[in-house]
Amino acid sequence: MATKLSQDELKQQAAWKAVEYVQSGMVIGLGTGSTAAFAVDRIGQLLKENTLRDIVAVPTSIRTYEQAKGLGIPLATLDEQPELDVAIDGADEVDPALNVVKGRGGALLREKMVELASKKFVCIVDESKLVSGLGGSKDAMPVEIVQFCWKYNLERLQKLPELAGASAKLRMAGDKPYVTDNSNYIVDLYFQEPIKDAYAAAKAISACTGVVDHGLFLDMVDVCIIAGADGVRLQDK
Ligand SMILES: O=C[C@H](O)[C@H](O)[C@H](O)COP(=O)(O)O
Repeated sequence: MATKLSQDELKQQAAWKAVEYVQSGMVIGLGTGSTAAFAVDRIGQLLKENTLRDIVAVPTSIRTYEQAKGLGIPLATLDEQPELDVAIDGADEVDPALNVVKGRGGALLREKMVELASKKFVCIVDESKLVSGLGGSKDAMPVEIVQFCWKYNLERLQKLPELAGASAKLRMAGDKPYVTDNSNYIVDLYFQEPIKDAYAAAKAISACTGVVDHGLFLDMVDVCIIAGADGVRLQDK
């Protein structure tokens, strides 16, 4: 009888499969989160073994920067390496068209910048992240906002007709607001039903001055690697 893999084992399987897209000499984007961390570890290991050489990596958060630095992965910023070959990152929700929600770990802004700068964005998830429509997990869809008058922005987001009655909460870290790597706050949006039109929602959110960016990553994923009970499968555009 086959042993049931843990969620961490599934994340690791997806991550290791994604690292097969990385070749010596590439400039790569390193995502943030528990799934991406397995990919970062794997890249560190392959560099150490000399199976991979001459990699330069752009991390998407301070956390990933520290992990990669600890593994001896050569690092750069987007200023230094504005064109990446491949970026590998996890997601919080993935819909059938490979549109995704990201940012529950707070790294959405740098992730979006790095992934948009990459020729290929490989998304890695275990099958618990699959939804029929974005917002459908009933968990947070994050929006990064400036600290200035955050309540005003939270209330405006909550009233957007494109978000159809989403409830909005300021993300907290203990008794203080959570602060991103970019010194901003995060408003988490919660939906009763999947978002009807994610493109309209993304446009409406971005149009609010004071919003820095949101966790809807639309038309960005090139390949999604999904690890589940039946093995690892690839879905591409
Ligand atoms: O800000 C965090 C990122 O968008 C993560 O990629 C996302 O939250 C998925 O994280 P995990 O792999 O830990 O579920």
